[in-house]
Order: sequence, then C-alpha cells, then structure tokens
Amino acid sequence: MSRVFNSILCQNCEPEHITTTPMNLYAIESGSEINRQIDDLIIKDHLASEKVIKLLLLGPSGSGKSTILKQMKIIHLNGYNTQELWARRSLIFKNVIDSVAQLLKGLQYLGIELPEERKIDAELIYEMLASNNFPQSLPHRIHKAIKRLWSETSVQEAFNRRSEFPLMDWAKFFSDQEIRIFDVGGEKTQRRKWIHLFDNVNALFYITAISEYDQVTQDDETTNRLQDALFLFKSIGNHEVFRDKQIILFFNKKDIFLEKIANKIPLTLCFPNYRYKNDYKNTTLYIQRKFEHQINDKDKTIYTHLTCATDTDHMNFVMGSVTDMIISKALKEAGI
Ligand SMILES: Nc1nc2c(ncn2[C@@H]2O[C@H](COP(=O)(O)OP(=O)(O)OP(=O)(O)O)[C@@H](O)[C@H]2O)c(=O)[nH]1
Ligand SMILES: [Mg+2]
Repeated sequence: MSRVFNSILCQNCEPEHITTTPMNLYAIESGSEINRQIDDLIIKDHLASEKVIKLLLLGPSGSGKSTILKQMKIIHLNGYNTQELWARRSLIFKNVIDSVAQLLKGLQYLGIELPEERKIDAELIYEMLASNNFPQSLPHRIHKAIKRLWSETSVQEAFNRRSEFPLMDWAKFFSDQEIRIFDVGGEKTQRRKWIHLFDNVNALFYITAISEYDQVTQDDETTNRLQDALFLFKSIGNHEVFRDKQIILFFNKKDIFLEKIANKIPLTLCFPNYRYKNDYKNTTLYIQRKFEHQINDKDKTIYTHLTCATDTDHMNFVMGSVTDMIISKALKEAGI
C-alpha cells in the first residue's frame, strides 16, 4: 500500500522525482478489507481528477492475466534500473531546455522585457538548444542560469500568461498520468463480478491463451477452450461501455502455441472448417480474424498482439507500445 501512496504523492513532488517514476502503476488484487477500502477511496479520488488511466484485464481463467500484471509490477513498480534512469536524463534535460527557451520566446511575443543582466542567461539557454547536445548531467552554469531566470518577475509574468503562447505542458513530458490495472479472476463463477469494474475504463485488454486450441474447459470437459474464449470475447467486446474504448487483444502463451504447431497439432480441433496450412502465420491470422469477426462494429480497430506473458523483456516491449498509445489517446481526449 505504501507504494500506492508514494506514487500518488509523487504527482506533487519535484520534477526530478517525477521523472524517475514516469509511469505509476497500480495493481488492484485481492487484499485485506482495509486495503480494499483504502484502494476504493484512492480510485474514487483519482478517477474523479481524471488523472488515472484505468485498464481492465479480462479473459478466461488461466489465460495469463495475473502473469501480465506481475510483469507490469516487475517492470514499473520496481522502477527503472540505474542504466535506464541515466538514459532518460538527457531527454529530461532537453525538455527542460526546450521549455525554458519557449518561455523566453513567450516573453518576446508578449512584449515583456527581460532585464539586461539576464540576457546572458537567455543566450546560454539558446546556445544549448542550438547545440542539440544534452548531457546526462545539467551543467552547473545552465542550472544557475535557469534558476536566475525563473526568479525574474518578468519570466513569472510570462509563465502566468502561458495560455497566450505555445508552451509545452510539463505534465505531458513527465506523463504524470497514473495507470491503474484491474486484474480479475477468469473462472466462470467470477465473471459476473466483472461488470462492476466496467465504469470509466480507458482500455480493455482481453487475454486469451491461443495455445489452448486443443484443450477443453474444466467445467464440462467438452467445450473447446479457445472457442469458449471466443464466445466470451463476443459478449465482452460488444458491451455498450466499451463502444468507444480501445480493445487490445493478447493472444497469449504463444510459446506453447508454437510448440503445438511445430508438433502438427491441427487447428481444426478448434475450428473444423480451417482449410489452410497448419503453420504459425496462417493459424494465428485465422484466429485473429475469428476474434475480429465477433465484434459487431466493423469500423472498430482491435489491436492484436501475440504474447508470451512469462517473458519480462517481451512484455516490457509490448506493454510499452500499447500503454503509450492509450496514454496519448487519453491525453488527446483530455485536450492536452
Ligand atoms: N508458457 C507460458 N505460460 C504462461 C504464459 N502466460 C501465463 N502462463 C502461465 O499460465 C498459468 C496461469 O496464468 P495466470 O496469469 O495465473 O492466469 P489468469 O488469467 O490470471 O487466471 P485466473 O486468475 O484463474 O483468471 C501460470 O502458471 C502462468 O505462469 C505464457 O505466455 N507462456
Ligand atoms: Mg489471475
């Protein structure tokens, strides 16, 4: 829990700290009643402030939802390793210099005069920007120049009138959006509880284990598991609340799927009408089309990824690109 609070408090701390946790991630899993109550309060607060991006992980039991969440925790809650943090520093400094330069141009635009003794500081900023060389440590003289500029009343005045000229939104670079991910049990008895989580969702992740195309469900031992997943996707994916929401489909356990395909286990076990080559490319494309066809709105884009949830690096890459897309859509919707 302390991590949840820390991350939330981070929104109001110095930019330096924010940058070390550019994406805060919340995992809501079963916990004690008190934790649940606190989580509830936090959810309400932050959903209300619209800073939270709510992602929902749904899918049949055993498809890999909790594994994906676990990977997200490893990737994000443990933070970035030292090398990754250092790699981000020069980008952050570039953003700092960019915005100070924009602010100075804003002064000119507004006709606000910078005092003579500060003009040398402004020159330093423009020089650094022109050099396009941003070190991993902000040079001391630049740091001092920014501090002096920032303490000027004229600069503060321009900053307060920032809506009148282009100035990058700091929130945007440092992505102070929080991401909260909801993982729920996929067992049939658990599914009726899902609806309680549907409100205010930014994106739905539907996880299905494509490797299960030759397996049957435990409930009746006759229904094909991938068919069951397809049927569930139809009912969830067409739900009214997700009409304007992004749907991301993860075909998980691709490692096991690959093995089965290599062992010539036919896809016809799940789709008797399948008539193409029983290779990875054709089978996955066919399964993808089958899932897409379940969605009534034919204009809706379903983002599909073949995943291996147990592979941290791979999930880092996949979730990185997907969450970037979700965040930029959320920022756009928020008018940023
Ligand atoms: N080989 C392999 N195993 C995976 C993969 N993803 C998940 N698993 C394993 O599959 C099992 C079930 O994964 P979970 O993440 O618990 O599945 P879940 O969707 O949360 O299941 P419920 O909570 O019952 O709904 C675990 O043993 C995982 O380690 C994958 O991509 N490849
Ligand atoms: Mg689970």
